[in-house]
Amino acid sequence: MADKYVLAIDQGTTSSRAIIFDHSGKIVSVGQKEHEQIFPRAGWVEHNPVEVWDNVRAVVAEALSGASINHQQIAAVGITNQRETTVVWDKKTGEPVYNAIVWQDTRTAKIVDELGGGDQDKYKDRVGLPLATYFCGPKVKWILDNVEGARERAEAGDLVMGTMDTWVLWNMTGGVDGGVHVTDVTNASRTMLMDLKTLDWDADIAADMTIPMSMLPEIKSSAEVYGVGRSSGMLPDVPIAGILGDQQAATFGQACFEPGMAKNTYGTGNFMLLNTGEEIVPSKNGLLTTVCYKIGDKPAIYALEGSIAVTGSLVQWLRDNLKMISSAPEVEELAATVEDNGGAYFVPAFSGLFAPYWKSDARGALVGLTRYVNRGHIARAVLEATAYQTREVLEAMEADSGVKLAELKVDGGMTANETLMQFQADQLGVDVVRPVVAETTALGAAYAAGIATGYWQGEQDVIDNWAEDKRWTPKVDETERDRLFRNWKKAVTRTFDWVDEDVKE
Ligand SMILES: Nc1ncnc2c1ncn2[C@@H]1O[C@H](COP(=O)(O)OP(=O)(O)O)[C@@H](O)[C@H]1O
Ligand SMILES: O=P(O)(O)OC[C@H](O)CO
Repeated sequence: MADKYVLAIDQGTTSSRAIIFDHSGKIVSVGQKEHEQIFPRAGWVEHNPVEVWDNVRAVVAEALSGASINHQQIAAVGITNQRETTVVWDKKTGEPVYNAIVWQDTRTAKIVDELGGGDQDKYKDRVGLPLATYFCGPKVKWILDNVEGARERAEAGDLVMGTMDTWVLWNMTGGVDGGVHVTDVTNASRTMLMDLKTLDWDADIAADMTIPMSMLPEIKSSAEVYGVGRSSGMLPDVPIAGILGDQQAATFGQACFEPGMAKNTYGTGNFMLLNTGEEIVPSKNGLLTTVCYKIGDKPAIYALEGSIAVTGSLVQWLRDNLKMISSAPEVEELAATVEDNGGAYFVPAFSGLFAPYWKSDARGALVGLTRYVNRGHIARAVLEATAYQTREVLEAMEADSGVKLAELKVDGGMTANETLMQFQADQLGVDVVRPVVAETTALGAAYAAGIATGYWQGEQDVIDNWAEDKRWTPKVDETERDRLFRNWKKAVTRTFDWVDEDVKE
């Protein structure tokens, strides 16, 4: 199918991308556009869903025109997305009732505490998740409780909810004129509303969160034809046939098809997933159990996941809030002006701490400061924070699974930072390996869509197309590696119990 391509839409936290791949899995064309990060108050993070949908259309047009490809040459479309970010909209008007509440947002801390009644693991045996602000259910409840008239409209059947895959798919397939209201099992597994065994909504949990079942999208596999592009759109009648939460998509794109294979994505946040096959492995060390992917009628494949809220977004904060750099890549030049962190440790608990701590009342801390510390040391501490948090997750992953990783496959925007990648290998004591196509998130969604429509035959195509770009090998001894990590662990304790009970946002 030389003249045919697959288009992937990657609706991420920082930006939306459209990437066109050829049959060998190589990138033919890219469109990318950042959207506004909205911070109404401390701990609150929102996106404008209409801006995001407008940007998705703009980047699809950019990718098509960039390669002089027309829609007839697109065999299939795959969608991958920032997970847990939640939209509620009116299905008759297509208008959101509120901004999208982003996965980093912590406004639902009180709702989460009330739901758990002191038991953070109340739903964990069914949904694989601890009660935390990270997940969709409490965000939907917050909107119904706090947006004037929303609960009445929801109970009348006028409002629907969705993660960003569902919002994009609904608009692509017609919106108010017959848009498809669907999500896939990986995104549903991030809502705290889907039972991991039945792969269906759990009505009891939805009732606890006072969410009408009529709001919830239909749950489908990660690879099947959900619908076709609307006739008035840029991809008329093109099958949309792959949906995966972005971290699951990256796992698929990295060809992690066997139990024990893992990848770590360095994006706005960091997300390490370990394939556990058809086994649902509960975590005892602060990790999540989630659906990794489900290809059509095949059995669901599960994963253990370590989610870290703030990694690349700490670099954005250095750029946008402190104005210490003018672009993300500049952080590497600044870090290179010094040999080490000068004793400074930056724990970016901006959204509380996710894995392995799950402390929503933690807040960020920069510690170990003396007059010796300069901008270079802080830039290095910013990068090191990503590596230390990743080591904490890997240690939890190995304890839960009994798997000792021989190497770690990496991807995402931060992997362009060679200083960080070397420090990461130093901290883990294993090789860190980056593939040629670092856009593995979009690649995974493209493969799911391509497999569902016969453009590709199956996982073997993914394996055959995977190629190593660069490998970093540890260069420091265990003593030095562990000294730095001990200081990090001490720094983490300085972020605990920061938000007082009675002043939670
Ligand atoms: N050279 C770099 N060094 C450090 N961080 C970087 C670099 N390039 C990009 N980033 C960070 O990576 C993130 C973007 O990565 P990406 O995978 O596109 O994220 P997402 O999928 O979450 O939108 C941003 O938070 C940005 O600050
Ligand atoms: O947008 P990303 O790539 O940072 O991914 C965000 C995750 O899906 C949050 O769970």
